[in-house]
Amino acid sequence: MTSRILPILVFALVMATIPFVPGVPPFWIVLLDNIGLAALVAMGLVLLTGVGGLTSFGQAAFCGFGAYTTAYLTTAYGMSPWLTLPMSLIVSGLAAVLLGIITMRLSGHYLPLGTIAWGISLFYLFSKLEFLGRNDGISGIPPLSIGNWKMLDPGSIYFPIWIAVIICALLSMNLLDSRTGRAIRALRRGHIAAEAFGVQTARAKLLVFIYAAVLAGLSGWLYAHFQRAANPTPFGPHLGIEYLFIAVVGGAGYVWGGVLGAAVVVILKEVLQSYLPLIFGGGGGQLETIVFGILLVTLLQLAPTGMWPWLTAWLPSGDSRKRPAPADALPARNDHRPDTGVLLQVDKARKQFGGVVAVNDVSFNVQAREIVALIGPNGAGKSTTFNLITGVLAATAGKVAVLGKSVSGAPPQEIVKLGIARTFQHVKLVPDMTVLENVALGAHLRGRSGAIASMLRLDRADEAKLLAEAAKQIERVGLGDQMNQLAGSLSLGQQRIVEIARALCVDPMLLLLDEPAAGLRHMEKQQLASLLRQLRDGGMSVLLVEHDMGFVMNLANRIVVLDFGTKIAEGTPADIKTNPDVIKAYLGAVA
Ligand SMILES: Nc1ncnc2c1ncn2[C@@H]1O[C@H](COP(=O)(O)OP(=O)(O)OP(=O)(O)O)[C@@H](O)[C@H]1O
Repeated sequence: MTSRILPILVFALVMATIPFVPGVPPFWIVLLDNIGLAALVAMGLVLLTGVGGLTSFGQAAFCGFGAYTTAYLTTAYGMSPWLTLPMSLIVSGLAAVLLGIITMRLSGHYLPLGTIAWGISLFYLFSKLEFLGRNDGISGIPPLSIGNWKMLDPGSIYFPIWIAVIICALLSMNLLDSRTGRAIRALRRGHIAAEAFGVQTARAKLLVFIYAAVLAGLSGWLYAHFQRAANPTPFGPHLGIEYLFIAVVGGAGYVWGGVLGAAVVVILKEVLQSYLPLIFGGGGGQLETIVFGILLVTLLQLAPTGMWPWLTAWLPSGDSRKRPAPADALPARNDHRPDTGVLLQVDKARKQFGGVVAVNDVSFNVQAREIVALIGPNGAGKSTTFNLITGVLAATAGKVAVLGKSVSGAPPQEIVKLGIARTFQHVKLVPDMTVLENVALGAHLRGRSGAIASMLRLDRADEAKLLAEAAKQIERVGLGDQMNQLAGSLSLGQQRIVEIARALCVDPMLLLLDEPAAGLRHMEKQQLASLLRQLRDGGMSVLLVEHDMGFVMNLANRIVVLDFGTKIAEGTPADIKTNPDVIKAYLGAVA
């Protein structure tokens, strides 16, 4: 039994005992039922919004799909609620596929606005459809039952609700603690870094959207059999906003934050509803909403990342962060790394942004076992050239070829498969993930386990190998002591080195480093240079962009110089130091 499972078992035991404690008011059980139902939806939002960074105000509509599916099938066709459970989940999931394909393409403010739009539309759809009983909805829904035991009262439906909450919490935690989970967590930092390591970001977004919708659908199914009626009101935009509130108040990045948030919000609303009228007499209804809003904003001021991290910070805790289980690292991918010849060929590559020619018909190549530096003043087009090579940007004209094959138009996920890995000028790590987890994202393509296997914890052998590989690369770049620290707590220079370890997890034939030495101290630069030499001697090639001329001149076999997007020189460090065009454009006093 791991330390991860023990608190959950204790929690499950406490929850199982509550209904049997003498003197517990039935009203408390109703509250706990409502908390459990809200927690299921909030947990989905934790993954979708808190972890994946995709804000949705429309989750209540998915509860509606779950509730109406079972309401209709049980009342119109007399189906057993247990048979309608998979149907409710499938209908919610299918609705998520349709809505997700449209909405998950949106970014920035447009995504939450999109979710509000369909949240409102579906609410009106539920209230207009004849077969769903329009505004009156559907009543007479049968209770859940096992044999002769009909779960008619709040005390009996309590058990399926909380069993569902605990199972879903476990599945969600398992999912986050996996290869797929890392991909979802990487989404929050934008799609570029995730795609550079082979993550199909559109698929990952859709997956987490469907997962959140299915949890909401499950909540809706339970709700329908709890209330024994379904009408549009609880599935409208108002509740959609409240679910998001619950996730944020509880701690949107934490699975148990969803449960805590549900408890806080449901209890707070209840207390205000009961006591405000006693204090202020009539008119309590509106006052309650105002006080509720003020209290929630105050809570968020006290605990801006939500109550769960705030609460757990007070608890004594061991270091629960992940350490690699002993396992063999992944086998090398040497098959794709030739010993001689041209690895990368950039042929008259051109990139225009409107009137700006960022890269102007630039040609150069990188051979096997070679370190090539791309230098030039700010704005010379170096990062844009990297983006053309790695598929982040499509060239306006010209060609990029890897091992003689054109890769023009190929997305980043395909380029990395060819053994080209990169770091970024502006570091793209997930700050609240450990160094180990960040680096393990680099091995994404070398793992196999999917979401279902991860949820069921069938991915452990695969996962242990990925983590062992990540640990090996972290040791290799000299950050072994920082392995279990959060990436965001490292200096910027160290974060750049973490990015190199992440790229090494690809086991690349060509490493593209964008300003790897920026922010490093003298000693650290020397260590980096010696690591890069070792990598080259071990058969890897490196293409790097760097402003530190001392570093470049001592390290590179060959240097390509860009100025205003145009290649003005190419040669050995000795050639470049004395090239008059380069001196004029860039090096000046440094040479
Ligand atoms: N997405 C974009 N839209 C418009 N212009 C862009 C875009 N990206 C880059 N540019 C322009 O292209 C030119 C080259 O930029 P790039 O970032 O490639 O230069 P760089 O050599 O990497 O510079 P630095 O060393 O400052 O990072 C600059 O003039 C920049 O403003």
